[in-house]
Amino acid sequence: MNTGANEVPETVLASTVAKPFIEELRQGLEKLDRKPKLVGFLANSDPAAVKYADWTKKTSEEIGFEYELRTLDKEDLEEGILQANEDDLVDGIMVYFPVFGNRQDQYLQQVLSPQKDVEGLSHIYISNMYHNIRFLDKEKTQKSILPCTPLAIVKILEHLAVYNSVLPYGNRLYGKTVTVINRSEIVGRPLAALLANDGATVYSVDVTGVQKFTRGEGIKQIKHHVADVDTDWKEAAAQSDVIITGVPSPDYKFPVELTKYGVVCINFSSEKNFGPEVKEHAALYVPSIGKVTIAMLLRNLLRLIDNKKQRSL
Ligand SMILES: NC(=O)C1=CN([C@@H]2O[C@H](COP(=O)(O)OP(=O)(O)OC[C@H]3O[C@@H](n4cnc5c(N)ncnc54)[C@H](O)[C@@H]3O)[C@@H](O)[C@H]2O)C=CC1
Ligand SMILES: Nc1nc(=O)c2c([nH]1)NC[C@@H]1CN(c3ccc(C(=O)N[C@@H](CCC(=O)O)C(=O)O)cc3)C=[N+]21
Repeated sequence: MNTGANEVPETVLASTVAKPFIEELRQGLEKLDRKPKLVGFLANSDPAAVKYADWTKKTSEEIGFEYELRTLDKEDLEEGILQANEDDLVDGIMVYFPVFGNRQDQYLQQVLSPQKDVEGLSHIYISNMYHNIRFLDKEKTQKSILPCTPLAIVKILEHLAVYNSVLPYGNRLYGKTVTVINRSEIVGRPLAALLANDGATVYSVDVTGVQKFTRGEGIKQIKHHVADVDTDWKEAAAQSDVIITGVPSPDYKFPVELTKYGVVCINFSSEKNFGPEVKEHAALYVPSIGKVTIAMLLRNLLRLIDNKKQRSL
């Protein structure tokens, strides 16, 4: 814990945030009669993907899940996914991206059965998230799955009390302004939508420009909408209470001197997007989030198993 003013900012580690979720996962496993099995498909040599795959395996096995990494050629990936979709011994599947690095990757993501999609990137889940729909069925017995990296960031913001628990559930980011530097389909865009659905004003920045995600003035709408805005990303950053970065480049450093003192900084890139000067401005700094992402991945896996049980009742 931070005791003196000299120690600002508090660096918050993903392992600290992940801890209660890992405990919850262990308890969830005790209620099952077998070890759930997660299969990861690796069809590239991207070092970040290889490292992440090794590390998903280690963490899954430590907690008590079974994990199998299937390494194969790009050309065999679709067939491999289809086979795992049909295999009753496989509970969850994930594919490490990028594979082709273009729209074919989005196609491959949709080949994966939604019933086994631990990352929550299937069209049905993303669509439910964009429309703020929480359940898969009318009876509300099967929960929709949220994309695991955006969900991990939400859990981190809850841990940091950026989510104001005095406000009603669903509006807990009302009054907060967030800048997200990344608008990929797997993290940045769904993240902006999720935070805006919870009441925040979100500036989503990528190489092409800035978009603003909100629920309108006074958060009157039930789901977010998106507008292209002229706001310069630097202006957005200056107004923000939270800066979230995901730039996959070792040379990129977010210019933290643009921000307000007391800002909250979170980096989800595998590269360090904040330099040491983050300490001059931030109140709270989260240098990486991977451990929380994996906890959410496995949480989604238990949820998929539960949804399957609900369907068979
Ligand atoms: N910690 C975790 O759980 C996860 C981490 N990652 C990591 O996050 C990073 C990003 O991954 P993806 O979103 O898949 O990458 P991507 O390459 O699909 O997207 C990068 C995004 O950053 C934007 N961008 C790049 N340079 C920029 C700049 N100078 N200014 C503003 N925007 C810029 C791009 O326009 C794009 O929107 C990678 O390092 C990846 O390894 C990805 C998934 C999960
Ligand atoms: N379908 C798919 N989903 C992904 O989530 C995905 C992917 N493909 N392809 C590869 C990238 C890479 N990635 C990272 C995860 C955690 C850290 C991270 O935060 N690592 C920590 C901890 C590392 C450790 O403790 O060993 C760190 O770098 O400090 C980085 C990168 C997810 N990816």
